[in-house]
Amino acid sequence: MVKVVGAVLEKDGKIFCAQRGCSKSLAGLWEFPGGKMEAGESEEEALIREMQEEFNCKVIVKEKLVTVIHEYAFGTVELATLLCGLQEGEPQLSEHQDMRWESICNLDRLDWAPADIPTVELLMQRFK
Ligand SMILES: Nc1nc2c([nH]c(=O)n2[C@H]2C[C@H](O)[C@@H](COP(=O)(O)OP(=O)(O)OP(=O)(O)O)O2)c(=O)[nH]1
Repeated sequence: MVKVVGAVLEKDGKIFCAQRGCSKSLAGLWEFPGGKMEAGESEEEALIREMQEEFNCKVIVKEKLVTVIHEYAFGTVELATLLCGLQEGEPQLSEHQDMRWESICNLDRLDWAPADIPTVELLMQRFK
């Protein structure tokens, strides 16, 4: 099982969404940006590192949302999502195909990676 963290980055009622690149697994699907945890890292540390590496911005973690275990054809992913805010900089596109800030009420318009659906539903319930 691979442990992954995803950032639910919120600003002014909108959530930052990232579209996976075409050469990746789950290509073209939308996700909460982040990535695989490294040995010895906390979820918070992994998320701060991934956001710096992939989007060149600094986030602060506010609270843990959910952990979801999803079995894909290629393996099982344990995705932990963490609510965060921007501390420094604005996210810049590098590895992803696209990115956008989406209103919480419209989050379900995007084609999400299956493991992300419970977090999308939780957000839409909580902030409606
Ligand atoms: N970062 C991230 N990964 C997610 C999410 N939902 C989801 O199923 N995943 C999956 C996709 C990958 O199989 C795995 C880890 O993603 P990653 O972002 O480190 O992927 P990577 O670039 O190393 O991916 P890959 O080349 O191995 O496909 O978790 C999500 O919201 N954020």
